[in-house]
Amino acid sequence: MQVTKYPIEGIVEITPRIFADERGAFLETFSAKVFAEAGITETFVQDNLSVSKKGVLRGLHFQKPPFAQAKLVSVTAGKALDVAVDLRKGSPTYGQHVTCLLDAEKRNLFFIPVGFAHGFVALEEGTVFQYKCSNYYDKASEGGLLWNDPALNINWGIETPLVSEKDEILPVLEGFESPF
Ligand SMILES: Cc1cn([C@H]2C[C@H](O)[C@@H](COP(=O)(O)OP(=O)(O)O[C@H]3O[C@@H](C)C(=O)[C@@H](O)[C@H]3O)O2)c(=O)[nH]c1=O
Repeated sequence: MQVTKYPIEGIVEITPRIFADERGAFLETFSAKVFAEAGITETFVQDNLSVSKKGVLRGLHFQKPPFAQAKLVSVTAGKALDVAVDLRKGSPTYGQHVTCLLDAEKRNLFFIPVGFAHGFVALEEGTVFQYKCSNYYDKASEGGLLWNDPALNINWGIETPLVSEKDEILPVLEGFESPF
């Protein structure tokens, strides 16, 4: 397992060791012990899965405290560009983001702590996005930021993604009061 730290504190990418043989392949997708060594100590209580057409963009989302969620995200079919925006008040990287290319062949995982807005764009047809969350879904706690807010300056690598109506009317960073 390879652990890669990112320039924003708390963000980690994990690339598991894949054991390939004549039958196919084997890998561990989660180990509380091994992941704790990489700094991921959250208890995950909900697993989610979404299937997206190529060009679908979901985000940027978070849940407000007390339902805030850390997320451990991965792709099990296809590819996705994953984005995490730092919304932690007082953070030296507030408003900045990191990206990670999630690839079903690499089976890499991306850890996003509480205090971030999260989103991704599916780069292949039928991209299966699977993730663990440290808190339960709570509709009333949902929040987000507009994916193409120029202040965020995110290069999604796509001009006209398919975005939900809910996500098209999310607020921009200017005037936004972070709940974190
Ligand atoms: C997120 C979520 C949605 N739902 C329902 C609500 C709605 O009817 C339907 C689709 O929800 P959404 O449109 O919000 O799904 P989606 O846009 O895929 O939302 C997800 O986006 C990514 C980027 C994240 O980071 C996730 O935390 C989550 O916010 O599924 C649940 O029942 N449980 C959940 O945990």
